[in-house]
Amino acid sequence: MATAQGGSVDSDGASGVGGSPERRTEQRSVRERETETEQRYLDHVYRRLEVKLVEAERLLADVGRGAQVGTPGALAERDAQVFQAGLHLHRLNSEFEDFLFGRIDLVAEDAPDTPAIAETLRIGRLGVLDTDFTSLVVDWRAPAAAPFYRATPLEPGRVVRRRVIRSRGRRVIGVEDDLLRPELAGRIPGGLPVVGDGALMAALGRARGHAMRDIVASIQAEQDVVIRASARGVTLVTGGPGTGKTAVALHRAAYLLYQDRRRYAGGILVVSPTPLLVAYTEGVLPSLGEEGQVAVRALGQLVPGAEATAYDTPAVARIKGSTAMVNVLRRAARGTLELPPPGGRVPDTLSLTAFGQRLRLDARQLTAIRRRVLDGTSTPVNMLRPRARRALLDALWQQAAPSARDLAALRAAAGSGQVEELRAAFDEDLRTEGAFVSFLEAWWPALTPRRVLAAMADRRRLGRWSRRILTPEQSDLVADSLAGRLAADGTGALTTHDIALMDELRALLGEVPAESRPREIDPLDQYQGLDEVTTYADRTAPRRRRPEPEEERTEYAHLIVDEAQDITPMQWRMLGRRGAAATWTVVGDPAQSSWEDPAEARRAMDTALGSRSRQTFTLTTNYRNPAEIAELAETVLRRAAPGTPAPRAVRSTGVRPRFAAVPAWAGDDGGEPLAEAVREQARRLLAEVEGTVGVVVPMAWRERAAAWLADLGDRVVALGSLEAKGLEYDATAVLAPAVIAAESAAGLRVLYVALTRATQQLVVLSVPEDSPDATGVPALLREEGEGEEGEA
Ligand SMILES: Nc1ncnc2c1ncn2[C@@H]1O[C@H](COP(=O)(O)OP(=O)(O)OP(=O)(O)O)[C@@H](O)[C@H]1O
Repeated sequence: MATAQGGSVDSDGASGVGGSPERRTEQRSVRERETETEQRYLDHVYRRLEVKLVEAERLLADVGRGAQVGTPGALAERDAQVFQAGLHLHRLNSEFEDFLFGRIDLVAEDAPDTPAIAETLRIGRLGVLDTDFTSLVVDWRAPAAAPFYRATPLEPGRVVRRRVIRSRGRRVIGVEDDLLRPELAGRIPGGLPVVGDGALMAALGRARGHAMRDIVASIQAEQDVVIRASARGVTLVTGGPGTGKTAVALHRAAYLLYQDRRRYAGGILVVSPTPLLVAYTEGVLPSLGEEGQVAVRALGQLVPGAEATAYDTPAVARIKGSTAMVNVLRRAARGTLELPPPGGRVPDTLSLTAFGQRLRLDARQLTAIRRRVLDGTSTPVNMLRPRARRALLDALWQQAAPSARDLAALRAAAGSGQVEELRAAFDEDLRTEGAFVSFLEAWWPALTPRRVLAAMADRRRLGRWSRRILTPEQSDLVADSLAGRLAADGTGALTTHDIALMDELRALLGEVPAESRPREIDPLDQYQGLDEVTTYADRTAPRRRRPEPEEERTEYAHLIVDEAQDITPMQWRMLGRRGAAATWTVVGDPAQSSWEDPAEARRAMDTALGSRSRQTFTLTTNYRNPAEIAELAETVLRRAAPGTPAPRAVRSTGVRPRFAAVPAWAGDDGGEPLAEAVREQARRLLAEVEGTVGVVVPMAWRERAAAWLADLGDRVVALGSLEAKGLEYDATAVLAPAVIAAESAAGLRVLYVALTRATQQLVVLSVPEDSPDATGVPALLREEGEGEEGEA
């Protein structure tokens, strides 16, 4: 049978079925022998790992005892050692599953055509040395492991045979081989047994769960090139559905950490479009031995203390995501200063007594002062409060101070120092005066992004702030979307697009500067509390805990952006702030974009990435969909993104997608026939596949669809069309393609995403809007020209 790389793995008798009973027995015995060989090796590796584990534990105990020495230097050193040992221990513990997964048999570098194996390397999740310091297991990210991934039958390099070893716990359960130099293998003394149909096909055929698996044992050559690409500047990766972009991006994060741990101590941020995709991919990095330094976040989880839980309609998302919002927000941030706080009022006069005089600033004067403070500066609004204070004091001093003539006389008689002293005393008196302090707090309040967003929920107000930027209709859409969810103080549910607005507002508002100077730091203070120093293990427990909001980094050393085609211009600005000094990996597929104006998003991406050098890679093989499903999806691709090449499906199942016409949606209480039809199809798919089933429905139907499927168990889930991005299921039902396509201007591309989620089976369910033909095939999935006469 052919592998994905075109190499033949017809074995010396171990693969395939058929043949005589004697031959089949012989095949089994080769497989058993080879499995036993790998088992013996794995046993040896585990014995060595156990020794390493004991060593790491002893080191932890030793450095713990060392702490009793008590000097600050010894304590700091202890912490460093504990950190290292804890890290090591933790990784050894977490890597025990499927620890060793690969083997390559190599010919000698200087005699590549001699039929003799000169070197055999075992590849695993971490490197392990034997007692004599020879390499027992090579880390998959080490340069020595690259041939395991790069060798192809066309360019085998030194690799004669590549073997993938599958183990459960400490037991080897199987091996799968690719033979890369068949012409040599037969001549190698003692033979070179070859087992199975290749690891890739074995991996692709396995049932899916609700979590993505790592692909470390079967990374393909074109993917490996991207994973190991240099981290300079920007690495752009494109490729159609199922080409492994997400998988590659995650493995790249692990590779970068391995390659330059010190540099990436600054953190790696992996950004996904939805929390569903985060949950789906979250386990991949820990399975590769990396966590802690990598944050995997949805776009709606990037602002501390706020998490998106609501959805915007595509029309509202289109406006909120556009860069036009920057100017609206700028006006809103400043405009909110003038609004009364919830339940309070804005003072319109300031009256005080100072130097025995009654001083007063009226509404007109106060407005003029505020305008002067705000004019001609882009300083964040909250940070302007000290300047506002000074402007108020200046205006009050004007009233309180002796006349200009008296001041000049004072200066002449007593020197200018006396005038300054007078002024300083005046300022000091006022700035600590309760009435002045509370006036300033009410008149120049510390604004939060939520407060400004809530202020934007008023149609008239937002209409004023967005004049000549948004149309009145657009402005009302945005105001209404906020009014439905946010209370006056800004509490309430936010959408992913609100989060990007909040991030922009955080930058526009800034923090209110602290009044007093920071306390001088006593150099001895840093040693205090060292006896409570925490270990790495303490700090990382419980494992994979999402950090508290205030712990979230705001800048990263490397950003990995998944599904980049969907990042709106406002979201690119949010990412740009987190990666101002970072290198980037950006993966996406323009044909799957749900953003209406890709050119605008592209410009925003260019701004975020700046002038960094770029390297571009394209992935071309679809590992997810069988050819039968990929072919159907292509009919939509041709309409959604004409001229875009479809990736080549790597396998075929012989099972064609099914079509069925189902009853129309009949409103709130008349949907039962539709519900029953969907349930029926879901039940059928659950019986047909072993793993998961995804039912993709128009966004507006998703809650209802979840209720329809609620009693069918947790192998089946209902998803809105926009939630399906990046996910995959063994079987998928796509309901009402025409309704999905009509949801937004990018609806056809969203439909293309929905149709490319299945690894085995696809069912398309049409409602009357789909104009299905007699066999249930909806108009959108018929080849152009096909059946049109009938429809007319
Ligand atoms: N080399 C590989 N070996 C085994 N499985 C692979 C390999 N490459 C990709 N896959 C599998 O193919 C599927 C698709 O991968 P992934 O989700 O990363 O693709 P994608 O390009 O991000 O797709 P989409 O654009 O649709 O989100 C996953 O199940 C992944 O595990």
